[in-house]
Amino acid sequence: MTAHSASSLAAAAPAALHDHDLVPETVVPGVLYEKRPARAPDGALVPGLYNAWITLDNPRQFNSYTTEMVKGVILAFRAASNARDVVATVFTGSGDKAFCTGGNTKEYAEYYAGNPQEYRQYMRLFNDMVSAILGCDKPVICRVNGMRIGGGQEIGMACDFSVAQDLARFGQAGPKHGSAPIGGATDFLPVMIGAERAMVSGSLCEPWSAHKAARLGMITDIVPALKIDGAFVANPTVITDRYLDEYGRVIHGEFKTGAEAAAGRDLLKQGTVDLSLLDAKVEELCGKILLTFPDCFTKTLEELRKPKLAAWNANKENSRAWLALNMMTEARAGFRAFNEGSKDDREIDFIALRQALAAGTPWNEALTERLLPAARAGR
Ligand SMILES: CC(C)(COP(=O)(O)OP(=O)(O)OC[C@H]1O[C@@H](n2cnc3c(N)ncnc32)[C@H](O)[C@@H]1OP(=O)(O)O)[C@@H](O)C(=O)NCCC(=O)NCCSC(=O)C1=CCCCC1=O
Repeated sequence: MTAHSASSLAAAAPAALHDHDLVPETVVPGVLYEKRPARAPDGALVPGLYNAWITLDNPRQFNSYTTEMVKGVILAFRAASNARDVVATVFTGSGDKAFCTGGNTKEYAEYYAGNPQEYRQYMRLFNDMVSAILGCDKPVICRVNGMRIGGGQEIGMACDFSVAQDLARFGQAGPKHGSAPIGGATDFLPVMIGAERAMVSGSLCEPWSAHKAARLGMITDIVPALKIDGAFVANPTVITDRYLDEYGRVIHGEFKTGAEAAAGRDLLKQGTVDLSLLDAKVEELCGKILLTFPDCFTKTLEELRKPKLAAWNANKENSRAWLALNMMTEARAGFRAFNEGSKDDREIDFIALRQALAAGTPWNEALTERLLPAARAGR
């Protein structure tokens, strides 16, 4: 479009625009909000149009979100949703290790454990965060810069598209750390990958590789990120060179085991991580969205979001209430164990818990303390 025709079109716009934002666009500590110039598919900058980038910025704790950050994400999504000049929203995390590993376990252990009424209020914010993603008037692309675990996987699955670097891992942590993945995972997983696979991914806390997540329809696309001697290579800890094992079972995307896994880990250490292909893929997707009718695209999103939204809306209030009360029992023990334990020993004694409950032992301080890693170590 020529500058002349663009200015003629602009002349038809109201002289002064109403402000529909609840808050001004702002940077909230731990959450970055940035409007980056949009690019056409050929890479050319598009004057006056942007993509909104929302970045979880807590890399030291794998971009886990604190209460303040949850508020920031809600506000940032509101800003992106309202911005007239924004084409798409990109939701990502700082660094190359993690997109997000969910709720901040330190905060859970040190503030919310044993405090259900406080966690109930927190869960109002968490639910609003998920709803803000599902209700964003702009398409939301999750730029999966690294692992997407627990609540991180839940807010990631709330997005419309997910593009991942292939070292990323995907899955839940709750049933190992004292929570149930009912902040979206139990709603979204069956819709996205089917009930049986949802059961495996949601309950067993065994992360999937990006290759497997892509193959099973959990994410849109993947790109390599590891560079060895200047060349990109596929994640060397994952089977990517064959589809079937000797018995005809699909093994593409499964993690390597034994000597193969050790060799993969060695290669990983030798290389460097480069997210340029991820950024290119995200830009490519934004460019495809740019060349569509905005309202038709939004309507399409709204319709395609419905299965996820229907499940989410049906369950979110009950989930909130259950999670709040669970802070008196399993979450209290599980998040303290993760927070207080060492890297090699940060889960509760599951067998001792099951035995205690089988004997009718009530949940009290003594039981909690007995389950923690410190008790196991006899400290
Ligand atoms: C499996 C892990 C994600 C990664 O393990 P690993 O690769 O071994 O790295 P770590 O050494 O564990 O992690 C590096 C440092 O980051 C800190 N970290 C990681 N995750 C968190 C977190 N979520 N909160 C706070 N800090 C975190 C970790 O402690 C390390 O720091 P250090 O100072 O010790 O070097 C593994 O890290 C892991 O399992 N993390 C916890 C995942 C988790 O339990 N998340 C919460 C799930 S529950 C949730 O998110 C919910 C959402 C809403 C609804 C209710 C709910 O429960």
